[in-house]
Amino acid sequence: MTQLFEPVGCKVDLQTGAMSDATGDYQKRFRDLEGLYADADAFSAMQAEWNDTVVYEVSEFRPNERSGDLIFGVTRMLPGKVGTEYFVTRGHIHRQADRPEIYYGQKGRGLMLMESPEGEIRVVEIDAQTVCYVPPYWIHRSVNVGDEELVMLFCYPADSGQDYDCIAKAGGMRARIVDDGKGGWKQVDNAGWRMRDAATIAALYGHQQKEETA
Ligand SMILES: O=P(O)(O)OC[C@H]1O[C@](O)(CO)[C@@H](O)[C@@H]1O
Ligand SMILES: [Fe+2]
Repeated sequence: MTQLFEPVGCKVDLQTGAMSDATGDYQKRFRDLEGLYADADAFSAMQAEWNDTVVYEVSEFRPNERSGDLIFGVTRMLPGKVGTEYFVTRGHIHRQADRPEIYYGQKGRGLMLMESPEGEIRVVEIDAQTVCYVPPYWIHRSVNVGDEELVMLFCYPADSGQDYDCIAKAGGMRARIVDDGKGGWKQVDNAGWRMRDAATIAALYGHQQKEETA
């Protein structure tokens, strides 16, 4: 017998980034983000003041993790920079890499930094009321390039999962987003980035092949 879930209407509080009726939330503090930024000295210098500060926070509604259902929620991220590099989320590819995601800007100025398995970079600017589509197979990371909090709604298939190793093994994402010195941002190369080998790329695309032939 089919079990019906109860519909729900969640209110987003733009000031706090909280969402009513959330089933869970998590915080990432400055100390959790070590190693993400190019300038390790700048990171260390900020630690005394910033260590316990929540840099970003996620409030989500996760009915279950079944194929066909959706997880949605709100991410709230502080403005700031480590050296010249704007604050970022850890970033990930979906464990089921063929699963997409939608982000909807609510407040602030941000962007979605995306990288294909082969290392192509795309950037989509996300201001309030911009919807960003992250297609299947793209690694994605949010960046706050504004001077106020960035609040974005997100929604993705409930069985997507998150794989963080994909970025770590490549030495980060291929591009970094830094202050351009004119109040804006620019994209620069990450000198530590290593191209994925063919087997790793095939494995990222392979999940779907397995499903299709199953
Ligand atoms: O999971 P990360 O890379 O730390 O970033 C958090 C963001 O990504 C999500 O996991 C959604 O994919 C959200 O929770 C949030 O928008
Ligand atoms: Fe995601």
